[in-house]
Amino acid sequence: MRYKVGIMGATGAVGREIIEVLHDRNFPVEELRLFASKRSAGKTIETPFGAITIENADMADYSQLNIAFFAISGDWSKENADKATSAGCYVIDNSSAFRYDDKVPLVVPEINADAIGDSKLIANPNCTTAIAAIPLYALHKEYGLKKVIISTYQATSGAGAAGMSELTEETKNYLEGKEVKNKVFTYPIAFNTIPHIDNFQENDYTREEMKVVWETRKIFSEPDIPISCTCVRIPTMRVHGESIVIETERTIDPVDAKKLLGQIEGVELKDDIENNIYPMPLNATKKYEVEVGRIRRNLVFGDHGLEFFVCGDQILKGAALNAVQIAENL
Ligand SMILES: NC(=O)C1=CN([C@@H]2O[C@H](COP(=O)(O)OP(=O)(O)OC[C@H]3O[C@@H](n4cnc5c(N)ncnc54)[C@H](OP(=O)(O)O)[C@@H]3O)[C@@H](O)[C@H]2O)C=CC1
Ligand SMILES: N[C@@H](CC(=O)OP(=O)(O)O)C(=O)O
Repeated sequence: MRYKVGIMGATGAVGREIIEVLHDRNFPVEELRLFASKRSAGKTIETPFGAITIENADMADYSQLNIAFFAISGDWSKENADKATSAGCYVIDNSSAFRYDDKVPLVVPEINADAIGDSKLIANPNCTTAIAAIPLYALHKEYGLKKVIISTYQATSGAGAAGMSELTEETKNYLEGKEVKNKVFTYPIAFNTIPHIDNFQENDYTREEMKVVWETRKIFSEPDIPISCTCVRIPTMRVHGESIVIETERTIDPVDAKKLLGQIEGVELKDDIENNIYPMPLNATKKYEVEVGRIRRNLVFGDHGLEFFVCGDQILKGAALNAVQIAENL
């Protein structure tokens, strides 16, 4: 069987990548239709499936599609999901609009593919969450997670195509001694780091940080697991880095943990400090696997603690790849 597939937001950072991943993984596409804002409607773009003319997403007829990937915004998803599912179309939503809805499965296929059930609407997790979840779940099953503390180093493409353009422009202007003006980020991001992603919440964490807490608990079906996260934007193009510290229920040996992490689906072990091998954004760019390295005993939690660093291409495992994997499971 082959499927009629639509990508809503096909000109954006995530949408463009979904096209590539569908092709790369030989997803059984009968027809691919691309949608974006009315600004882009009528333009033709080259894709591995041939030249395709962009259509206005607001005018989509979902009865002509079997699967729609939503990659526009939370508000747009809220306005359009019902229209799509009631026309019989499966929706895989990249936004945060439905992630915390008990009736909507939030899925990382390596962990909880069975949560999909017969739902027509499936939520794709936040990128920072999905990347950390892959190694964390394997460690949780083996050692039991008691506490999790994460600090992130997030790429500008997390804010979409406009985030990458802002980094390029600001870097150029800064080096040419011109005025640096920021629009996408709260402050200039070139030659800077900004500990602020998404809105501040009542508890003084940001929403991006709380997404990691809420979503990890839902994906793991562990509603009480203590998790704390600090999210920081850095001037890279792609790939989110995350420093992760865990305290475990059972004793954990770093050598065993390394062996375990080296065997799980979706991880590439990059852990050879004698040869300066560790995860880095430049190496993890465009890679499906999450790189994991710097695995060591944590000095605070001793033989019940582990510390490691991960780098994952957040446009892939944090969005496009995970979404296509969900479609494969459907
Ligand atoms: N970037 C990332 O790392 C991740 C993003 N996400 C989520 O994925 C979604 C897309 O993000 P991203 O690709 O980064 O965003 P981009 O800004 O790069 O792309 C947005 C896309 O939406 C289209 N669009 C914008 N406004 C409208 C509108 N009013 N009607 C129809 N189409 C519209 C744009 O079309 P046009 O070109 O015509 O303006 C473009 O195709 C968001 O919900 C985001 O939160 C999730 C995980 C990771
Ligand atoms: N917020 C992420 C990207 C993103 O779009 O996440 P979400 O889908 O949870 O809004 C970042 O800026 O790096």
